[in-house]
Amino acid sequence: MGAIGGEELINMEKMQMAMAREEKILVLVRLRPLSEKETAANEVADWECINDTTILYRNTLREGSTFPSAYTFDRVFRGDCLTKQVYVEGAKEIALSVVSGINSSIFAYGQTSSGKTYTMIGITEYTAADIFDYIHMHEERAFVLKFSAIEIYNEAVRDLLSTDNAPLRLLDDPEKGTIVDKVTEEILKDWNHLNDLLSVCEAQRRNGETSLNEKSSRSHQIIRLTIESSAREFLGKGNSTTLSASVNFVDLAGSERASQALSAGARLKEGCHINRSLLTLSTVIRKLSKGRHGHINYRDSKLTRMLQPCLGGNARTAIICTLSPARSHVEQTRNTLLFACCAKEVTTKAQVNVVMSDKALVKHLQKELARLESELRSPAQASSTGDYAALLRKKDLQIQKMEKEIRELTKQRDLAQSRVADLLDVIKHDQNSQQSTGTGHYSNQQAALEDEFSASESSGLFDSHQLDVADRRPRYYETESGSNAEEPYHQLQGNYEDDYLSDGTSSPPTIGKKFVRSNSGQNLERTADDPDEYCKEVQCIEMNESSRDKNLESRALSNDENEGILALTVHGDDLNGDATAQEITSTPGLGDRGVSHISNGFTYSALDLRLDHEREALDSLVSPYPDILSSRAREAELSSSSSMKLTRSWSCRANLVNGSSSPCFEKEEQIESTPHNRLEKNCTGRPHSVRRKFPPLNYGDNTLSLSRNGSMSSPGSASTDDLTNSIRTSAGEYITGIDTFVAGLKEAKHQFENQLVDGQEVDLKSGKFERNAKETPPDWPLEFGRQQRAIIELWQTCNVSLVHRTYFFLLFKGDPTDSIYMEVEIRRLSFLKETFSQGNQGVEDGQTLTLASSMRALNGEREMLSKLMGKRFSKDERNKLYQKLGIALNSKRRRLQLANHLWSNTEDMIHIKESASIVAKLIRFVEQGHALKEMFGLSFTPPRTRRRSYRWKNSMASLL
Ligand SMILES: Nc1ncnc2c1ncn2[C@@H]1O[C@H](COP(=O)(O)OP(=O)(O)OP(=O)(O)O)[C@@H](O)[C@H]1O
Repeated sequence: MGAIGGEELINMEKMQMAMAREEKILVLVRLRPLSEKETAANEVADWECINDTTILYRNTLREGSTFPSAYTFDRVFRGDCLTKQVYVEGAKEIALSVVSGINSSIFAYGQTSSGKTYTMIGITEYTAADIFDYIHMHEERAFVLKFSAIEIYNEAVRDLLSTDNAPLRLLDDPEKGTIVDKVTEEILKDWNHLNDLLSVCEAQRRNGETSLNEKSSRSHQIIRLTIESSAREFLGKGNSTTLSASVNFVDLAGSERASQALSAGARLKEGCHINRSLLTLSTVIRKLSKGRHGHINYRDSKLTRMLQPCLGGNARTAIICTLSPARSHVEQTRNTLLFACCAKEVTTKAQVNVVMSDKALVKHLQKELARLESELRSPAQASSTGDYAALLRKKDLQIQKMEKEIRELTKQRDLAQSRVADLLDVIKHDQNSQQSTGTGHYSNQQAALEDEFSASESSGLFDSHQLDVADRRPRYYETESGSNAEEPYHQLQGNYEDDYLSDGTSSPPTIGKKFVRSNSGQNLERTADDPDEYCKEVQCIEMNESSRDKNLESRALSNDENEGILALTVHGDDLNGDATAQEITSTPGLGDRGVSHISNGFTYSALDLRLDHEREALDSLVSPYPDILSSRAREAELSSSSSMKLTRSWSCRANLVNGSSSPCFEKEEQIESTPHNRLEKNCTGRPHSVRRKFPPLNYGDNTLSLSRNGSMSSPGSASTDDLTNSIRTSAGEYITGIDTFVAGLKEAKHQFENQLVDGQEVDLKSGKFERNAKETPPDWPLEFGRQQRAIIELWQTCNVSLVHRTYFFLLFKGDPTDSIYMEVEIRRLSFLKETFSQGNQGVEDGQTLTLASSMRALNGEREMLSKLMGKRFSKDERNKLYQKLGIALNSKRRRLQLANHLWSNTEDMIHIKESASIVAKLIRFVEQGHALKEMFGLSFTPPRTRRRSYRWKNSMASLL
């Protein structure tokens, strides 16, 4: 007997713990070749191993598809495989676990003559050989080898090695002792000894060849090898620890049905026992395959009683299912495979079996006691373990949160990329238009924009915001008035809202809110007028540590919160633009945050850096645009830099509250004259809040500008405040109030009349008038239709504001009193068209106006209208419109598509009416027909006086 102790004991324990884990039974399938007998009988082999794990039934036509044709197992072996291969590639690893103190079992299951015995004899011999090799190689250890061979026949257990063939008595509890006690008391030195024993067993079988073989096919045989091993150095010292494990080789009786094999009398009884054993084995396996719930009936048969430790217990187990390939055995083969499938699911839990001597056990227990006492003495250690667990959980949560944010940011970045692509398309389009009108400013700028975008896109962790300030801003500030520094921003903004505010089903993620930074500077009056609308627009981003949590929660700040932050952010009265740029450039970068987190551990830090990367990548994508889009918003950002650190916050109100006294805004007043803005340019001397929405009516140096000093408010305009205010949204930059519209209209008419007074006439056919205005044309309805169509065409050609078109279209519907307004509209539009067609720039108050700039302004207006769709139309209404126009309901830019559709077809009056109606609803212009005109002072009886007639007629000439 050997013994182990000390370090070896510890190793054993470790090994025991490591091995005490569940594993599935290894299921191998061995297909034998057709026997000579079968070949002679012209049997067909229907089964084929198509690879190392799958066996296939090839004759599926015969049985239809009621059974699976392919079965997969841990390993399948073809008919020409040698048993050595089955052993080496299948059973060996499990069989030899026994030398490590782990019980193991190798079963052979299959119908009669399928090759169970043929396989198991080989497996047993190879295992025994390897065990003896192992024993010879480990002379430092002492081994005891026990060998037994039994047979279970008709529920009787018989010792196959006994000469008298006397049945053995089974112990009640097979776990507690050996079933047979043919024990070799001495350490086996060589392979020959065991071989002799195996030979005896085999000889017994061969001696009674006929009877034994016939019987063997009806009995279960179990050969068991038990190995005990101890370290020699501890032998006889009383503190030995011994490994003891057994390997069982189980050759089961044929699994065919009793009805097929046996019929009556002794044979029936025999069959019943066989089937009882096998049935119990199958039941045990099936129950085990579904988990160890409930009672497992091991004791229902001697076979299962003996094999209990091997089935779902402390043993590693392999089952070799042997199959005949013959077509005539297909049913038995399938049954075997079904058994194999169940066996695949059975798990066992093997562990190293250590038998300790009393001394070793005492030593072990003392050690364990010491360990427990030590733990009790230092409770702090235990509690700190708890703290660490809590800390870990907390960090895990933080990591999850940050990963979520990264995902969100990534999504937004992708969205921004898509928007950028769209934006560049628009710019290209404008560039083309610009080139066609002979101006080259924009193309240069656009090229610069694209270059810078590419650079920032590839900048990775680079803080592109700093670059924005230092490098880009001056360039755009120097932009000539021919470029629209704001329009791309609006485009971006509009799209974003279309995506995130659509239908109220999703809200814009926090980072996206920076896109909602609105054209603040230009809307000072409007945001002040409509705080509700403003509240919807104002969103802030807190990029510094203190407020990042707000971002993480995608929380929109309340109005009050905004104000607090904005006061901090935008206050910059004592800063001029340059100083601001300097401040921003020296603002602590994102890297500072990364460093602060490194101390929190690698994972956290890595995540934080990754997040920064995502943010910066996103910033680099969008940063060029705010620069060119909203100089005023940029100013606000710049002026806040001294106090904001990494806080970025944009707001309409920010500019409203602080901007008026800031030099930044003074500077901005100088750069406001973008083409788009020129469309909305104030008439000089008028209140700032009242802006004209007419395309400029400046006809060059030699013509009379219809943009005039002085008030143009009509008597009715005061009563239109509500209506006017109703469209003063943050998007209202592009939306003309009705009072502004009416004022401009009256002014145009007034100038027109004055020119008529001067005796000028215009030839309408050549863009000039030549008609006596004192009379409404006799064919006025026809004439009205003609003029209306002409005006609609001209609106389209000159990129006239859709809001203007809508007002005009809805106010002037053919009343005889409309004639003068129709004529004025035709006149000014004709002139504008002519100007554009000659590639000339219109001039208004020293600002240029081109076809391209008016197009950009119109695009901007469409964007703004698209924004209003979510506010003015219900989801159902919108969906109906989308469907009507063939716009996909899931299209991300469906609102913009709808806005682009408005007023697009000048020849379809139904389309025009619908467009006018939609725009009217968007801008809350309720058509009230004549009453509305009366209210605005537009409806009046045409003056029939000579004076008016004279004025009308003569003023035409002044426009020639
Ligand atoms: N893989 C094989 N290659 C060649 N011959 C085989 C193979 N498997 C089995 N045989 C032959 O098939 C016959 C039946 O095999 P074996 O006795 O092992 O079947 P068995 O399943 O043990 O039958 P039983 O249940 O009646 O004991 C034997 O003659 C054997 O030599």
